[in-house]
Amino acid sequence: MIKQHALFIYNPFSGDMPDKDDIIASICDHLGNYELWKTTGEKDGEKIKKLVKDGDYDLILVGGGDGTIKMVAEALEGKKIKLLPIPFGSANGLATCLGLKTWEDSLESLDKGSTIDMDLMDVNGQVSLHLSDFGLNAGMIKKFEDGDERGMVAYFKNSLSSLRDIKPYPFKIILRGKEENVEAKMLIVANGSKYGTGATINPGSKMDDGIFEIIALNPNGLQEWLELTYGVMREDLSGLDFVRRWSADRVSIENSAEAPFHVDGEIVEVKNKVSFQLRDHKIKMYWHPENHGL
Ligand SMILES: Nc1ncnc2c1ncn2[C@@H]1O[C@H](COP(=O)(O)OP(=O)(O)OP(=O)(O)O)[C@@H](O)[C@H]1O
Repeated sequence: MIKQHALFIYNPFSGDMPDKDDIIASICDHLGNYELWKTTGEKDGEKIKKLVKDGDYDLILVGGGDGTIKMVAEALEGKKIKLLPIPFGSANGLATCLGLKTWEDSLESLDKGSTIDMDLMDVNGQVSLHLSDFGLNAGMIKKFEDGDERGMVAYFKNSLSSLRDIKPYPFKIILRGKEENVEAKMLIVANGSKYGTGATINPGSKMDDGIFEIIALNPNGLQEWLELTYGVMREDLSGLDFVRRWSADRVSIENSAEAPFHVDGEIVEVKNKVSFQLRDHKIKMYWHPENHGL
């Protein structure tokens, strides 16, 4: 039984778990002193800020996907409250990076008390929890393979049938006062190591080291696409000359060709220039080190 004063926030609409109510009851059995609150879909960010301000919580459990966790993370700025993600979403990008693949992993992590002071990325003033990307998105490839066209922009429908034909986008990367012009089919800015699908695009990254990574991928032809796929599977992209990687705590990226842009797996309106930096506030986040999440 956990003694900390806990607030358990969950999103009744995230993901599609059939037995969510039973799982919530099992999690509540684990907590001693807690309040349960479900999101409403209306001004939840403001409501959560008020709950956090008025309550005297040591711990917030969040049952939802990245969208729900993001709202809570924003409400915790300047506070020392610990956050435990419970992967109730459909993709669960952040939870995957933290090694929290199931709600049981989350409870194990809570019992063990394993936390990190996680860096929080700021993308043009919005929070990004684990990664943003320009261009071809791994989640979209997966949806395409699954025959699910939800969320795909029109041009993907025409071009994805042949991955090899996709043209690179030009990007200008402004890093430590220097400009670098790069051509890439995918450009990823990541604090986390993987997509919610489990694909490791930023092997070896740490979420609490005060830096994030910028990764440009420009594979050409079937051979290089296969090499990339193999590298992602064995979590090692070293030695691939169509992969470039930089580390930074701030960067600006000019996206003059308006490559599609996603933050934590959600499509975001394309901006010609996007600024990334780490926020001053870190979040005390539970994780599961044995699952090699970071
Ligand atoms: N009670 C509610 N009714 C309708 N929509 C809700 C409600 N509560 C939250 N939402 C909506 O849920 C969305 C956030 O979902 P979230 O990202 O957590 O889950 P998901 O999309 O299933 O997961 P993932 O990001 O892992 O794919 C927001 O758009 C929010 O407005």
